[in-house]
Amino acid sequence: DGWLSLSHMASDTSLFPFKEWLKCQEKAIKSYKRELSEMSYSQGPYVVRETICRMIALTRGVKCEPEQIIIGAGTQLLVGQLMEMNSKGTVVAIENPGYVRFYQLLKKMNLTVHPVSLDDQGINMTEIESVKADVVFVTPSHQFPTGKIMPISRRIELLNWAAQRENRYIVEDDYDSEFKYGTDNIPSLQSLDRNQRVIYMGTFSKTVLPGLRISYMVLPPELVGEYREHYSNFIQYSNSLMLFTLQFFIESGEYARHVKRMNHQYDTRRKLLIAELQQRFREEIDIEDVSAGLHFLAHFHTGKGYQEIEESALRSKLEIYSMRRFMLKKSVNYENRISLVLGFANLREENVAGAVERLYDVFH
Ligand SMILES: Cc1ncc(COP(=O)(O)O)c(/C=N/[C@@H](CCC(=O)O)COc2ccccc2)c1O
Repeated sequence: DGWLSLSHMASDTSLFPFKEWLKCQEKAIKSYKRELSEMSYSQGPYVVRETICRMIALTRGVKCEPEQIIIGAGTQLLVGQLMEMNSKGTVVAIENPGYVRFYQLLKKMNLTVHPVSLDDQGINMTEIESVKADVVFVTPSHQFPTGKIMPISRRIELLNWAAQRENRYIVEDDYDSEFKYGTDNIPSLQSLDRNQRVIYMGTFSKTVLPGLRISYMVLPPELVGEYREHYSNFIQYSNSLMLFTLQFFIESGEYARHVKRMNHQYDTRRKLLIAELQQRFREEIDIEDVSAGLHFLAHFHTGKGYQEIEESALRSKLEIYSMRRFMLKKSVNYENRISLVLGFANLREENVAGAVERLYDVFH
């Protein structure tokens, strides 16, 4: 029989309100014929930036004006644009384990990039000091991939660090912040920032459709002028029709309803998967049960190595990603312990037991 997926790189589009989306698209065509006949402004259409501004002020406490928002066709593009602006000899610190695609992107630019380890509060401040970082990339809402939620104390430490010297910035990648089960959201770093040191990044990949490629960043006011100078000839890559459709999708309340519905769906599925894993693996498994996001970390006590586990999963048609994908530099491996990032967005409830059974066979 077919593949089963425990991948974190997924969202369950079977529940996406395509009918409502299409209605919003029709409205967008009717309302914005003139705008669609022109190239869109480099930062993206003003009305769309206004809607995003209002939304993140409500949901994440982000304080900004539409002028500070840059829309981009994916977060990688925005990271590239941001770091292009101040790349000469800039030293970047990035969480390790972390997001390999940012790490690879940054290393290709003429930047010095240091993977920095995590302690139980998130990114390690001592290491940030010792590598003499100028820009620090963090995922405070739900550390990617370990899931840690950065406590207020560490957020304050980070903001104080940034305020100590000119040209220090924090890139707050608020990925996966929309999915919180039980614990309510800690306000964004950006909402606590008093010194214009935080660049806030968000995406619609997990809450709408990953294929749309609609992401955004919020620049501190002092960087907006620099951005406009640097990118005066830039034409926005994102598709204006999709942007105007998204605007209506958000303004109609459909977006908020969909995120709420998906929170319930994913919470149920997450609990089911955790229960099934605990019941099947018993003391062989340690689950880092952070009630947020669309995946969690699980550690398995085994004599097998990563290579063997990954190959065996392939043979069993079980899609899994191990921590090897996120280790940005060779790190000592805990003996007799394999860590997997287990996602449940692509796993239907009726397949949970089957997926866990296959995973059990992979380890035995
Ligand atoms: C840490 C982090 N920050 C931002 C983003 C968002 O990037 P954007 O989509 O360009 O806006 C991702 C996406 N990470 C992606 C890959 C994770 C990986 O490579 O391991 C997640 O991929 C998908 C998400 C939803 C549905 C399908 C796939 C990020 O992992």
